[in-house]
Amino acid sequence: MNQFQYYTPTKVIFGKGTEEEAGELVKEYGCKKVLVHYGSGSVKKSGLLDRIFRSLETAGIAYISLGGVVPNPRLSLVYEGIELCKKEEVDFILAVGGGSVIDSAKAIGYGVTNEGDVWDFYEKKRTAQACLPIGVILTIAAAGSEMSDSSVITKEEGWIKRGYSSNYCRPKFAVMNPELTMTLPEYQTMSGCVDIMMHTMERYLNHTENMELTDGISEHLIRTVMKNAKILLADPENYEARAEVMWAGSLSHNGLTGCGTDGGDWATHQLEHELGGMFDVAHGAGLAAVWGSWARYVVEARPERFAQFAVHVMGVEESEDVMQTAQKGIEAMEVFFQSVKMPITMKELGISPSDEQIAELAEKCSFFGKRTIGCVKMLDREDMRRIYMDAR
Ligand SMILES: NC(=O)c1ccc[n+]([C@@H]2O[C@H](COP(=O)([O-])OP(=O)(O)OC[C@H]3O[C@@H](n4cnc5c(N)ncnc54)[C@H](O)[C@@H]3O)[C@@H](O)[C@H]2O)c1
Repeated sequence: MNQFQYYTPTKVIFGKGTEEEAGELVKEYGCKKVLVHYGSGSVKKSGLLDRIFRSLETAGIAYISLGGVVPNPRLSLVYEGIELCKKEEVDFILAVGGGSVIDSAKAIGYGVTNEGDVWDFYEKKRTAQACLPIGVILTIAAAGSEMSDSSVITKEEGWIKRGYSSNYCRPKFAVMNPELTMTLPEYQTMSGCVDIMMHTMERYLNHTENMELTDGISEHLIRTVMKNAKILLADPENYEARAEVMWAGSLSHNGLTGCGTDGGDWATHQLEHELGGMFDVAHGAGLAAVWGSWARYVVEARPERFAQFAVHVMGVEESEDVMQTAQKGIEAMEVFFQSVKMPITMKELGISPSDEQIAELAEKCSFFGKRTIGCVKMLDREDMRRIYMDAR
């Protein structure tokens, strides 16, 4: 097991009706004015936004609001939010939504508290020194941004999607009522399940030996999400299944399943970010579409680990042929993705990039040849192009 730091400062308020506590929770931070940040329609339609406003009013909290966050949240709205917060002297952001809203709130929080262009952080030109405090009312179990240190933003100019991580942006609190996720379309629920699984799979597929406890937590988390994704496919209003998936979403990306690892691989996420930036696809579905191609490309670099995954997670029978076991595990995961109506190719994802677009995806993903990605096997621009080609 490697050395590690485990820092998870987010207070979790979990269960039915917990969103009613929003006002009192925000009050604990002694703020003067709150920005309520949200997306496009579902929180208005469901009446959730009005309930949050009422809760803030009852607690005597002044607030303004900014909606309009779209999936793959845009930099232009982040700039608008920064200006608004500065003008209105906002000192707390309450994000009501999923990963896109929370990430947009985090970027606004950076922009208000740091000088210069906030995009510099996402381009890795500078590091942030602060962020406004952020609270979350979660409406979709997926990204895990409600407890994570990261945010992912898309710059419209060039359609570049980039992530930035720092502990400053970890939310102060996350309110999680599984009932709020029952209005999600099936595709978003399943896409969320894939993202949750992938956050742990990215950490699990690594080069570290001897991680009995972290491996056990990870394997059980992935199996739990697989089991409950299938329940939700048949019974989307199953509260217990919604609750298991929601809690898994937070634990999968708050650092727990990475304790003692070498940091994990993350190549699938980097490959998907370019798909999200260029084609605006749902993040989890995009991950499912490229994961198998990535896994087949790198499996030779770490067959024992893939074989452990196959046996402990996918229920593949152990055999003396480690490579064969490893490959059976990859196939079994693709079969699972299809069983929950997730794509395993870009075609199934609904996009058909040309050869030139594939080359552009690899260019962008490699930061125009300046970076490699992955740890199971380090990948350069040509490797990325080949994986994209295979996934097409
Ligand atoms: N910051 C992180 O740690 C992190 C980790 C992984 C992914 N991400 C990023 O997060 C974004 C994806 O976030 P997400 O998967 O949470 O989804 P999302 O926030 O993009 O929401 C997906 C869709 O579901 C809708 N929606 C949300 N809640 C709903 C509800 N209760 N009922 C009906 N519709 C609802 C949204 O309006 C949206 O159209 C991507 O940009 C991804 O790259 C961030």
